[in-house]
Amino acid sequence: MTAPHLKIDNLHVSIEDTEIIKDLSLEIKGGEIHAVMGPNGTGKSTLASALMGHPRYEVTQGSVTFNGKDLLEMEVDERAREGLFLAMQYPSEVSGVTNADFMRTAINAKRGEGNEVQLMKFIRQLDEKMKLLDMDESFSQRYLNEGFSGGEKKRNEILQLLMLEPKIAILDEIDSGLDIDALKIVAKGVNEMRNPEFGALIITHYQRLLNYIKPDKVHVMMQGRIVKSGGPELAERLEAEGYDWIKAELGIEDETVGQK
Ligand SMILES: Nc1ncnc2c1ncn2[C@@H]1O[C@H](COP(=O)(O)OP(=O)(O)OP(=O)(O)O)[C@@H](O)[C@H]1O
Repeated sequence: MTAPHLKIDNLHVSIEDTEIIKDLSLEIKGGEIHAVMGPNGTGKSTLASALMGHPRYEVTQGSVTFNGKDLLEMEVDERAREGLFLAMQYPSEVSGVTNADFMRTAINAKRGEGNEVQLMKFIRQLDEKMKLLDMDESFSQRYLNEGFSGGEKKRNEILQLLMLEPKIAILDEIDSGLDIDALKIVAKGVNEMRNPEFGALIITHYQRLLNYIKPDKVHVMMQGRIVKSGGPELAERLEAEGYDWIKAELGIEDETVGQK
């Protein structure tokens, strides 16, 4: 297996003719965890949605390659098959589909016809990963995200991550609304994935999560681009001082995009 490589070059993304991402470049390789932080409305979730191929997000310039292939040319399901995974800020509820069914379908879609996962093996793995995440057995038979609390939804997304074993994961605010114990469990799940054949982009507002998932690099996003990159110490400074010092350094008055 070769180490994954996601390369974003000079990316521009618009929503309904408003440019949200403006000239963003970022590279994630296997074994690396990158964190993206930034004030509200600066385009972090837009970046995640554009990478997954959400139809509302139009890439107007730039390129994204995944293991050397043009990601932007791929359909959403092809991106997943190639090994890209997105955990969303607001996972949707799906009535009538159990958690276990959803996961088995997703795994089989990724593996392809004729290479489906054996049922017993699937059940064993699911059981093992649910134990790791301290999840009650009943969750596998509940309808996907229906009636799940915010924290349960996040934990469930990490379960999907562990079961699908993607090459690159984009984790958008997986820490929002989590209590301290749940935060540690979610972090444990991500850390379980750490290996040279896995890379992640973690979007977060708080340094707290990064105490548990140590990032290799921290990037600050403002006005639709990465304006500063550093190590974990950058997240610590943001937690202590906020974003004003970066705005002053760069001469930025309004950090959001949309209205520009
Ligand atoms: N579907 C959409 N239609 C119109 N505008 C949108 C849409 N999605 C995002 N935007 C706008 O794009 C800008 C960036 O939004 P985005 O959600 O990417 O920011 P964010 O950095 O993730 O913010 P937060 O930290 O609050 O989650 C905002 O001004 C937002 O209103």
